[in-house]
Amino acid sequence: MAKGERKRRAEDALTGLRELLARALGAAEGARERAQTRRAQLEFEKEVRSLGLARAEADPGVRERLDTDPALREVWDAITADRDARYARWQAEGLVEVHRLVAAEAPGAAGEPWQTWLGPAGTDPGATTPRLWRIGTGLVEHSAPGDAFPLAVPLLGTGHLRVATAPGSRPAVDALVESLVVRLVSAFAPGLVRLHLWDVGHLTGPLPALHPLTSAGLMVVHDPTRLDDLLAQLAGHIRRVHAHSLRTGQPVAAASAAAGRRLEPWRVAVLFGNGDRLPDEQYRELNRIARTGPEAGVHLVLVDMPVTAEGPIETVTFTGPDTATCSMTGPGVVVRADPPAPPAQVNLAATTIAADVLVRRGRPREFADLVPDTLAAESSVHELRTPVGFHEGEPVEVVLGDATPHALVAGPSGSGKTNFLYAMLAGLAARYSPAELELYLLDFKEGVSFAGLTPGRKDPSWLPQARLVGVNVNTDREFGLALLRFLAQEMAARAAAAKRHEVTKLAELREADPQGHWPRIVAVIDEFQALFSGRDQITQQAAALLEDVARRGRSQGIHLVLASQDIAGIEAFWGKPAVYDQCTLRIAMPKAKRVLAQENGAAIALPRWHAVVNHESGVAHGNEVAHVPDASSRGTFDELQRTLWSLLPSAQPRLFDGAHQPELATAADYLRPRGAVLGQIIEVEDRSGTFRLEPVPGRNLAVIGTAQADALSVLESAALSLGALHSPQDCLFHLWNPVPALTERVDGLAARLRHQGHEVHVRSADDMPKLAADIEQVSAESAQRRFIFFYAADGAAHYLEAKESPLDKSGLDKLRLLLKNGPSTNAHTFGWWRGMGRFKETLGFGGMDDIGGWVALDVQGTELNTLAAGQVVDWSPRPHRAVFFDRTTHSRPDVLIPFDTTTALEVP
Ligand SMILES: Nc1ncnc2c1ncn2[C@@H]1O[C@H](COP(=O)(O)OP(=O)(O)OP(=O)(O)O)[C@@H](O)[C@H]1O
Repeated sequence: MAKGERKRRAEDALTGLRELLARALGAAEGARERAQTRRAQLEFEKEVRSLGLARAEADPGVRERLDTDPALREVWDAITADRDARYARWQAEGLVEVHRLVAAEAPGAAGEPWQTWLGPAGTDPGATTPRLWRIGTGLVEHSAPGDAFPLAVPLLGTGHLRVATAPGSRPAVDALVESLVVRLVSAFAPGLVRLHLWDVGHLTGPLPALHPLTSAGLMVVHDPTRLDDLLAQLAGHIRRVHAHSLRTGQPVAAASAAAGRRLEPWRVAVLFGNGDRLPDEQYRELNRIARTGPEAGVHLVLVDMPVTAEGPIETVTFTGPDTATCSMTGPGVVVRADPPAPPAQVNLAATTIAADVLVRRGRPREFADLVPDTLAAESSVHELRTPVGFHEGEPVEVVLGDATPHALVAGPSGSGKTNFLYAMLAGLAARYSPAELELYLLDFKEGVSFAGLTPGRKDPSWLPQARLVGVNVNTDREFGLALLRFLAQEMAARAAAAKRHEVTKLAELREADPQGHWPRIVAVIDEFQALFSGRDQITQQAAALLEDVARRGRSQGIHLVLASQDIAGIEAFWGKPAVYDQCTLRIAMPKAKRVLAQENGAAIALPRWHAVVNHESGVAHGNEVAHVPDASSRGTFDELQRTLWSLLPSAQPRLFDGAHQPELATAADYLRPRGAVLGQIIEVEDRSGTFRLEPVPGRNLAVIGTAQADALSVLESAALSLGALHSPQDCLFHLWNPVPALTERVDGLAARLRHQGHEVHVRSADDMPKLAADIEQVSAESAQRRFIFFYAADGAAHYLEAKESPLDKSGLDKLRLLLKNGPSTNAHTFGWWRGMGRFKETLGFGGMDDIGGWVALDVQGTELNTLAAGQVVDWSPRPHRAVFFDRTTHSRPDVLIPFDTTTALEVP
């Protein structure tokens, strides 16, 4: 091939290749251009969609690009066509549907313009709670202002509303919140919606037109610095509503509207923040309330208050002074708050509603409102429950039961503590019959505050549930101890019964033993700190017993109500927190210290005649403030008592009055004596110290001390009861008295015994020289019971020590023999010695064994240790009190109150 030919071919091939390459390149170029156009279109579409059609249209840059770029115009046309199609559908169907929906779900005050409802108080909606609440209007972009639709949000029974402000939007926000709140309070019968208002920045509080609601307690404006208290109050309310619904099985507040009857008002808290997150603890509490509130009828309207709670919260976010978006509608809808109703009209409506509430509530709540329509009709199987006061006309209850077995009541003197106890006792007694409730009441104050619960001279009635009333026991701490011992025994008896029936709790025991008598027991101890006022055995024992009852009483239905002026001062409790811990019900009267948790200052600001009732061991969220009605004036408690007394058959309660000497003539153990009655024992039961006389060695009794009246009382009580126990044929009495001043009393006793037919030999001061012979003769008598009463025996020492001749036995020797051998031959001596030394001298070495029992009057405990088998006798003498120790029966001495024997000595 010629060289030229080869060159040409090569060039052709090259050209061909170039053409091919050029074609490939051209194709690639076209594809790239198309891709670029597409990309530009997509970006444009995205830009338009994010700007919104309306803004894009108004944007000069967008318009210029549309004019110069047909590809973008194409996109624009498609978007607007799509919008128009959708909008036509919205216009044709959506708008109508929204109007219909809001009209149906937000009826009346919930959705209509204020002109149609603002002013008169609402009515009870019965079974319907509006599901939506109008807050303003929404307007879809591009639509004519006339196409604005009503915007309503769910709230009551569902969730909360959150509002975020923008600069300059506060007036619109306030209008939105105020309109919503006015709708809420106007939609229901007055009182069914309670408002709480808190504003971080305002002292006077926002929403001024609504302030008349505060007068009726429908709205509470909270201190800006006390958000804690408000949150605790809401949290406490939520707990209580939940607890109530758990207990009763009834739906909680919100849902109960559907049942046609509301148990609890709705609570709406409107909180204005400043956009900052709350401190951690408050933030957590707020979120908890947001989570758990709706079920309990608690709802939040939060302005600039960040929360994270997942849950049904709708949000309105202001974007300008009067425009906003809403989580209900999305970003393409412009939301505007409704213009507010004129403040004067709102104010008038709030005044009307508040006045209506006051009219509905009627007169202020008083004592009669604590009393139920049907008396004594409740069962105490599961708990005791009664209102004790009122908050905004609603009852505030106390509960003694499994969760709150015991109560601690505190308040300084005059703060109404005793009145509170009366209110509580009235409420309980009016609800629970004596078969369901027994009351043991003890007052360590000076005075007779519970005495009216027992029959008196003017009023023969008593409180049917009262079993025991102790008054003036301030010096008889043993009585408090006796009550605690009694409760411990009762607890043991119940525990044993429960074991027999193989159950553990009172409620189960009552079910297993329906015929049994298992009432709940409430022991009220006013000024209980008096029990611990000494550093002695009583304090130790009382603290231990109280702790035991506090721990185990719960399951046995035994409840303590401990009241005190100052709980802080009870030293005996330091290191014994169980008693405090078990007293989960705390009642604080105004200015009470320490009874609530340390950081809970609710008692400080409490007005007069109010109490903080707290079932949560005093923690702030448990606070319920109650006005306690006057329960101590005439015509309140006393009247209820008379009504209950005539209605409910019951045994008369025992009255123990420490200031009053008990009568021998009416003492139970004197009326049916089993031995020599010596004095009343400080005990829950009406029991006397009784010295049993068997024919065995040692059955003699010594009375020791100078307290003459008391010594005479003991001897007379013993003689009279023995005279009543034994027939005249069966016994004879010897009364020996060396002291002329006592003659009249001795003769009086002799006369009384003789009147009963008894043979009585009296030896007076003049007869003393012959006493030794008498002693011998009494020792020699046999067969018959002989009771020897030797008055002021130390006064006869002179005669007893005398001997006719050194070889003779002295009277003292004879007396010792009588003491030694007499009892086994039925000769029992009751001797009174006016001093411990004289007593010991009389007995001589080893004679102590012949004295089986003793009653000590004004003798110090330390002197008595040798008489009490060496054990320490914890006894400080006090007027008209004695200690009695019987070696054969006692492990520790009993405190005795010598009887008043006047009536028993009377010869008819
Ligand atoms: N809720 C009340 N409404 C009207 N008067 C009341 C109320 N509570 C108490 N009072 C009256 O106040 C006075 C003192 O009350 P109360 O005796 O209950 O106080 P206290 O705290 O027990 O005081 P103290 O310990 O000194 O006895 C009584 O005269 C009582 O009638």
